[in-house]
Amino acid sequence: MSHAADGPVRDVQIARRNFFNGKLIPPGTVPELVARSWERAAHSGLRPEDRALSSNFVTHGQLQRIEDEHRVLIEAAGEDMAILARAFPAQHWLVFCTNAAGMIVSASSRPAAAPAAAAAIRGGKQVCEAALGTNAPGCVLREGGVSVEIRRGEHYLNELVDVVCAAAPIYDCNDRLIGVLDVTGFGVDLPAYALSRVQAAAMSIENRLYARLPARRIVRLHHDHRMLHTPAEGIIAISDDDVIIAANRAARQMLGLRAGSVGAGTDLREVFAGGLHGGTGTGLASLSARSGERFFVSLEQHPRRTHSAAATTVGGGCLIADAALARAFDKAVTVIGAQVPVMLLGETGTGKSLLARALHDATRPGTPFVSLDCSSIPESLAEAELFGYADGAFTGSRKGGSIGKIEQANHGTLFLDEIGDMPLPLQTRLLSVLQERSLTRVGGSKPVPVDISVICATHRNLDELVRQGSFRQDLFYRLNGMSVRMPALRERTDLPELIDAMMQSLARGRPKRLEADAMAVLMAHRWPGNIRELHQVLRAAMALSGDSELVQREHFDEGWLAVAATGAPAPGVLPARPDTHSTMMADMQSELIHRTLAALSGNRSQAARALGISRATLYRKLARSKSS
Ligand SMILES: Nc1ncnc2c1ncn2[C@@H]1O[C@H](COP(=O)(O)OP(=O)(O)OP(=O)(O)O)[C@@H](O)[C@H]1O
Repeated sequence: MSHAADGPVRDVQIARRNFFNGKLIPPGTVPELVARSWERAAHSGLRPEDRALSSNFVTHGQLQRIEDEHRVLIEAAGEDMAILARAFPAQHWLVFCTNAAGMIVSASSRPAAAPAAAAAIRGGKQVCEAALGTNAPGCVLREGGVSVEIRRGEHYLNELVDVVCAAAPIYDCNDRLIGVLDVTGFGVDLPAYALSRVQAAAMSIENRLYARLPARRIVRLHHDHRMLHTPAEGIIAISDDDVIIAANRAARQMLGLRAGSVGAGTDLREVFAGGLHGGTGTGLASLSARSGERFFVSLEQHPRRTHSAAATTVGGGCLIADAALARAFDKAVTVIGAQVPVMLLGETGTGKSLLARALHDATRPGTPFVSLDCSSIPESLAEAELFGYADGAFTGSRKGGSIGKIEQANHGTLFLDEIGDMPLPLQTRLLSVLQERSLTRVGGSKPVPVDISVICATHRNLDELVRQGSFRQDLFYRLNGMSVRMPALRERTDLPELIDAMMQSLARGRPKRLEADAMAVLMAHRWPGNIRELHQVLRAAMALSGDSELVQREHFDEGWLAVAATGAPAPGVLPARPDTHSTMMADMQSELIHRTLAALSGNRSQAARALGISRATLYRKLARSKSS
């Protein structure tokens, strides 16, 4: 269907005129998908003359958060977006990738031929139908994940009638739609090859997500060996015990596996009679499926997680070589995969947030990871922040309403940090979302289905909060499908491995090693600030060691050394179950600050540096401890 020809262009103009004058669209003038999308756009209150392109700017901070939340998708898409960008000249074309809610998470820069307003088409911009009317990525999301081309006047908004776009869905390893890849051209025609190029790139992105699964082996297969390592290849991920834990669409078709086979536990021998024998070792081999078909396979062997001496990175720089913690991590991955929430318990700085992120990357790679610190949002804003609000929900609310954290996390993971601080009315609403698997925005009436993994964390004693009546018992049981107690750093068996791995990561390729004396200081310390404190101490020491390969005791911050020498207060010596955990934490912090100040003759700047907090925070905490 070429729109360069006069006929179709005229047809679209007639269809537009009729539609916007309230008349019937003459049959065959625009694809049915376009007509449906126009109807939806009109229904949502958009007018063709609206200027929606340049609205909706995000701040630098918001952009960073968006990028952080979609790190896996952005990383997986990066190379294919760059290849795609080379096929579409930058003068006229823009390449971008959205999340499942239609928000751009990564984009090339504005083409010179695009209007100035198009500068807003970048990270954070909403391109869903409700925001921008008919457009290719918006239609992909509303039409159930089909690939879509939209040309010029088929767009709903007048400001897009000089634009063409082609978009394809991106599915994760669990067969969930997690985003859309798009090319958009300004003042050009859509080449016939555009959609197939975008589809191939989207498939290639999907295939890259498999490399991130915690699988032991990845098998790539095809009837034609030349198709291996192309977007058309089949990919299956296999666990240690020869169970298929994920298979892409191509592999499912070739092997006749049912959709969404993740976790379904298909045994490899149900597919390949002799398992992978004949395909062992890394490299190319040929295997017969039970059906009798022969496939070329290429096998990737991933290192086995040893749970022993060597530190293992379980994702996002989260290092675990403590056997008990590594076992708990593996269990939590299984539990989350079965849609059961996991609770992370532990002192501040033990790595709860980092572990939550690693669990997300291991279970729903490529989907949004949305975190909410329940202790830091004012109660009055918390409801809208979590559940979103409907159009006109309250005076001054944004037109079209706003999407809350839970909806942002749809198809991905919601991480509720400091869950013990969640206000009671919110607990009731959260419980209903978890039970119903749907939510209703504040001031809204229509329930929205949600599919999320939930991970919570707290340093507080939730049993105690339940007894006091400030935490709902039913919610406690709902959220506490499995709890992982994060050991304090002084209890971890992998301190030397953590130090080693952290040094390597901080050294960024420079040769660096710790002098034995310096290591002895680190091993003897009680680490009240846990891994966060260790990270700060090593970072400062590495900086102070300059070009020297050896990091010595004298490179540690003086203030910190003085505190370490006095024997920093260890929470273990305080009552294990104090009346309120937050009072204990406050007391502990206050004691640590006073000791640090005493060791540094009252020098507040040095004390703040030694404690790894800002001077403003130090002053605030001092004022608070004085008033109590
Ligand atoms: N296993 C780990 N490997 C490497 N670095 C880690 C690990 N765990 C935590 N860290 C680092 O320690 C710091 C604190 O971690 P994190 O914020 O996850 O702790 P937390 O328990 O969530 O703290 P809080 O309760 O105060 O929110 C971060 O800088 C993080 O990168």
